[in-house]
Amino acid sequence: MLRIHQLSKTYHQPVLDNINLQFDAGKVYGIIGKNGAGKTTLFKCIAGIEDFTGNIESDKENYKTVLGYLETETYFPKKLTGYEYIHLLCHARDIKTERKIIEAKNIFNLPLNEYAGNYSTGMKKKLALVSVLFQNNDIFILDEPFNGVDLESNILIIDIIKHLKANHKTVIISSHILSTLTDTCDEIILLENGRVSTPFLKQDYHLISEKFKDFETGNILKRFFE
Ligand SMILES: Nc1ncnc2c1ncn2[C@@H]1O[C@H](COP(=O)(O)OP(=O)(O)OP(=O)(O)O)[C@@H](O)[C@H]1O
Repeated sequence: MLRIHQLSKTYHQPVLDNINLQFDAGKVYGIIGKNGAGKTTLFKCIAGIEDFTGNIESDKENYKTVLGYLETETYFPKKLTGYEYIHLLCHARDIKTERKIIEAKNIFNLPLNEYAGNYSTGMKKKLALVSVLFQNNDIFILDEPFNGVDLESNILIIDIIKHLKANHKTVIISSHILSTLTDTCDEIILLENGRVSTPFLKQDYHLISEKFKDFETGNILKRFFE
């Protein structure tokens, strides 16, 4: 469980304003919002990469040691193979890994002997995801896990998320593809103007798409093309 209490974050201007949220074990949460709404900023605050005001409580002694954070784009050190990257992340958590186990669990069929820095966008995302899975975390923050990933892998990632839920993990995902969230999430939270909405529960998901039904593109197109 994670309880976020009055979390605020300002860069040059306020991005997150008094956010209160609770994330429970065995549940999947979706975070939606426009580009620049503050989803990644919220994730970075939770992961301890950015400072903030407010506090985050957990029933774990130090939740960051059981938190796996899949960033929108992961940086891979030069000349580190996929295999070495997984090994490094496991080592950071004191988890012993053998090459043959990593190979057996290479569910995305990644070329683990090649440098991760040379992987394609989707391959990098899959390597980063599989690495946080190897860490056997309890809390997963997945920032746009479906972006840049091929269709088969998308199906697999949806089932991975369902598996994590069934195993009492806490999963928090951002996505701009609403269907991936309605498929997997117990609650969807809209981040807008620095504030969070009351979580939408499954029976209210239709209200999210209804919010956009009057979105008119005509005048926007005219502005550019006429
Ligand atoms: N390191 C930073 N320094 C200054 N401003 C930042 C920094 N990181 C993010 N911001 C600003 O904070 C706001 C929120 O950015 P954030 O990346 O959290 O949005 P997002 O909701 O994840 O967007 P997207 O959907 O495009 O990924 C934006 O206005 C962004 O420019």
